[in-house]
Amino acid sequence: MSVQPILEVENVSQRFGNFVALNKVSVAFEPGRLTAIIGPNGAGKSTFFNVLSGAFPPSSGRVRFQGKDITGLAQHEFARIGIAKSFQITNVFKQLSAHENVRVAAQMRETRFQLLRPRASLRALIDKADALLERVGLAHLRDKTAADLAHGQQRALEIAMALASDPVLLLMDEPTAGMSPEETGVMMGLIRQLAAERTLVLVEHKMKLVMGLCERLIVLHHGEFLAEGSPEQIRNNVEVRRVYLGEG
Ligand SMILES: Nc1ncnc2c1ncn2[C@@H]1O[C@H](COP(=O)(O)OP(=O)(O)OP(=O)(O)O)[C@@H](O)[C@H]1O
Repeated sequence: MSVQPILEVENVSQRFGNFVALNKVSVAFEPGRLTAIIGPNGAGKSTFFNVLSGAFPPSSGRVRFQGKDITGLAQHEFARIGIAKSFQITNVFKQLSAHENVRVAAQMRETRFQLLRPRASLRALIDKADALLERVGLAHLRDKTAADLAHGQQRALEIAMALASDPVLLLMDEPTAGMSPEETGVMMGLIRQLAAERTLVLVEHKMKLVMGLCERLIVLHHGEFLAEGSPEQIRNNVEVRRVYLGEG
């Protein structure tokens, strides 16, 4: 890799009792790129995502962000250093409106200075939430309760909330999970736009989906690094074809 990686995973292993879910995986992510982690069922993708996003520290190995060791960093510190994440299970406040959800997320990033100027700060928060809803295509659903949004819209809302911290790195776990073909198309369009502005790493089970979307793919299999490369290289990789045989 010619440039300094934004995120580096070094020799990461994850054990659950005697079971090895990740075995000495090392991967580096270039800034500004859209990379997908793919692999068949049970490959260790979610475990890898959890390690990247700090849900739990790995059993061994290190994770570095912009050159700094972030292994074991507390969850709430992630947004502060510039990493946001969107989970497979939607994580919105169901009883609040779309706008209130994003406002709460933006508020959590308030500085002490802004808290001293409540009126200006509230206006800024309202505007920021509106801009983020616009960004993810939900402006017309601003005042709708999150519970009443369709699944795809809830996922988009969650992304707006993740963007409220102005992350330089966005991690997404199966962003199209459970979506209809139409919702999937909308989400892929959104991911493409977001990737033009920041580094994006997503975990995805469906290889076909990421082929036309990502610049680089990393393939895991049985908890081990199997291959990495451009969509073209991965499509032609004999090992990858073998493990994906019969899959979509
Ligand atoms: N908390 C846990 N305790 C025990 N085993 C676990 C735990 N989490 C994951 N595993 C095991 O680790 C392996 C990898 O799981 P993981 O969910 O990371 O794979 P995946 O590639 O995301 O699969 P899928 O595409 O099915 O979601 C699986 O065999 C799973 O059963």
